[in-house]
Order: sequence, then structure tokens, then C-alpha cells
Amino acid sequence: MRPHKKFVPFPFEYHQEIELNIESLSNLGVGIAKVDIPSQEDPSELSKWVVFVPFSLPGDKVRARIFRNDNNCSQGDLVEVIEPSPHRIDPKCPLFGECGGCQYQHLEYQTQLEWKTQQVGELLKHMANINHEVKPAIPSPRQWNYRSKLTPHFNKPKNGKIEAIGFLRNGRRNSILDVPQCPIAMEEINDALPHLRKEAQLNAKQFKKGVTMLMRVTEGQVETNHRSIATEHVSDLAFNFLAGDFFQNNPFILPAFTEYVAKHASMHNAKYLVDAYCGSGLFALALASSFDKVAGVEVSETAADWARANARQNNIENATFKAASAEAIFADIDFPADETAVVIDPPRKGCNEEFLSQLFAFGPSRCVYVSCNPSTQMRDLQEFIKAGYVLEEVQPFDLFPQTRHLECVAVLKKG
Ligand SMILES: C[S@@+](CC[C@H](N)C(=O)[O-])C[C@H]1O[C@@H](n2cnc3c(N)ncnc32)[C@H](O)[C@@H]1O
Repeated sequence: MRPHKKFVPFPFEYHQEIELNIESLSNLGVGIAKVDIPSQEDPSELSKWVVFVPFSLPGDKVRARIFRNDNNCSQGDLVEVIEPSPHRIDPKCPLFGECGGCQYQHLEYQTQLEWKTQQVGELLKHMANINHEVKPAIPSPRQWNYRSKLTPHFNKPKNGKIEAIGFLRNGRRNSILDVPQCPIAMEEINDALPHLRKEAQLNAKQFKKGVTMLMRVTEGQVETNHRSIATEHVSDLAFNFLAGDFFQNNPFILPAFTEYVAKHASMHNAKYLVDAYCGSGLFALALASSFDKVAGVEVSETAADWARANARQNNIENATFKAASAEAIFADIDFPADETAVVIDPPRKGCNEEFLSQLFAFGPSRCVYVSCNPSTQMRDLQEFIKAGYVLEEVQPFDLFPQTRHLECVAVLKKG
């Protein structure tokens, strides 16, 4: 095979095979090796060069085939595991490695947790410039069959036939891998998948473009209509929301997750709570009994409506909800800042500048920042530190076993 036109043949040739000892794991779930190469300035000197190899693990000795050299690192495909890491195990799913969904099925679960914890510490140090202990990641009670939502896709049918229904192939942008079963999805989803796939094939001629299907578990059934109502139970609360709207999709860990946020938000006499980016009210309502008054804010009108309905349904009378962009909440509340905690759980892109400046102008005594994207969370944490907040605790929760993803909770107090 010929290299891509832009291939740079330094320090390795195209498709050169090299043996590597994998030392660590990036937060994208990719194994990292460091090798000595002759320095470009002075070839008699050696310098360290990083090589990334997807699906290799720390402790593995592997053979990798180089397909790309960048300015300070190279990328290789895993050809062979010469000596396996003691933590390497057999993946459960026959599609592991081909499917872009999971990165860690070949790694013992305890070791997945240890690496996730370490990765948060490294991001904190390198991106936010904060040296702080990270508490060991809290495991998911279920390591398999935990996802309550799955969104299989297919591309535009060709000649009236759908080629594959599933997820993007690992490392690809358009190519979809056919996924008949998914071992991280709840059993209800796997039971319903064959029928849904068959139905899509039968109707293939109707689809003029690619489709992302919805499968949401609700009360033991699978809902596929975005506009239908789904229900989830967290401890003794019931939450209704539109099946297509956001809801945390590992229900098994939610009692521990919300309890942790409740405990840390309500410390030191905080009596008032703002739940920013509140969705259908998960934190606001799960934490309401620990506070005198709660105010939630959420940009989706339907989610905010459901948050109000969920408060009524669960007989919670001290919570109000506003449908607006998160920064709008500060003009509404009359809570004393020194007795107020703010829970912040933004989408993957993190908080916007407007929200952060309004938040800091208000100056709540405590903030609990929950994030599914530690990179944007670390970027925002720098702003909290500049605004005089002190990091009290960092606690990852493993909502997504077998994958590189996690939720990270950062607890901050006003300095
Ligand atoms: C990660 S979800 C968290 C939802 C909720 N805390 C939960 O755990 O169920 C982020 C939420 O932020 C909402 N959102 C996105 N941009 C927003 C904005 N600018 N202001 C308020 N909410 C926003 C989304 O609609 C979504 O419901």
C-alpha cells in the first residue's frame, strides 16, 4: 500500500513495523509507548518519541505498524501483542476493536477504573495546572448491560437495502459497522434490537437519507419515539421526560452519583441550591430535601416543563424551574450567595463565558461541577481558580464501563 501524499517519513517509514513496550493509556483510550530516536538536531543524541497504538494496553509488548508521523509523535496500528499485560482479558463482544463504541473491553474492570482516575489527575495537572488528589473512580454497579439508551444508525439505503445498522467503525467518520447486539446496552434493548433492525430493513425504500434510531428503556419496555414519555426511577423519585431528551443513561449508578452531589453541595450550611443545566430536574429534585429552596434552569423548554411536572409528581414543593440559558438564573434568585450552592452540569462543550461571569459575580459559597467531558471541565476550572474558588475534591464516577468515557465531579468552595 502506498502512503498518503502528506506522509512524513520521519522518524519511521510508512508501514514500518516496530516493537513497543506500552507504558500508559491516553484519555482517548489509546496505548502510549515512548521510544528513543536519533535527535533531528544532532543524530548522535537520542530523544524520546511518543507512539500511540489504539487497543494496546499498559504492560503490553506489541508490534505496531506506523501509518502516520506528526511533529512530535507517531501513530501505529496494533499488529500483534507479543507479551500481554497481566491486566489484559478477552473482550466480551465479537465486534470489539472494529466498533467505535468501546475502548476497554480487553482491560480488567478494576484497572479501567485506575486508569480513568489517573487520566483525570493528568488532565487536571496539564490542562488546569492544578496538582490535586483525585479520589478513586466510583465503579458502576453494572459493568455490562447498563446503558438505558442506544442510538443505532444507518446510512442512506442503496438499491432499497440498508447495508449496516449499528455504530461508526473505530476511527472512521462514515463507515457504519453492523451491530446486531450490544453487551453494554440493557437486556431490554438487546431483546428489541432484532425486531427493530428487521423493521428498518423492511421499510428501507422509505429512507431517503441516513437515520439515527432511538432505543430508550422505560418501565421494562423500549421506546423508539422521541416524543413519547419515558420514566426513570432514582432512589425513591420518579422522573418523566421525553424519550429523545437528555437523561443520564446509566440508571444503576445514579443513586450513588446524586447522593455524592447532595452531600457535597449541602456541606457548610448551604441552604439554597441552584441547579444549572438541570435537564428534567435530576439533581434539583434528588437534592431538594437537603435545601430550603431550589432553583433549576434549563434551555430546553420541554425538559424544564418536565422538571416542574416531576417536582409535582414527587410532592416536592421547594423547587422552581426556569426555561432559559443558564446565565439567566442569577437575575431571578434572591438567595444569599454565602448560603448558596450551585450544581453545574453542562453539555460536553462546558460552560460559556457569560454563564461563568454571572456565576462569579453572584459568588456562591459552593459549586459542584459535574461533567461528562473532563477536557472542557478542566478549561473551566481554571476560571474558577482565577475567580478565587478552591478545589476541595475531585471524584470521577464510571457511568460508562468498557469505554473511555466518565463523569467527573469537582467540588469547589469560595476561597
Ligand atoms: C449533561 S445534561 C445535564 C442534565 C441534568 N443535570 C441531568 O443530569 O439529567 C446538560 C443539559 O444542559 C442543557 N443545556 C444546554 N445548553 C444550555 C444552556 N446554555 N443553558 C441551560 N441549559 C443548557 C441541555 O438541554 C441538557 O439538558
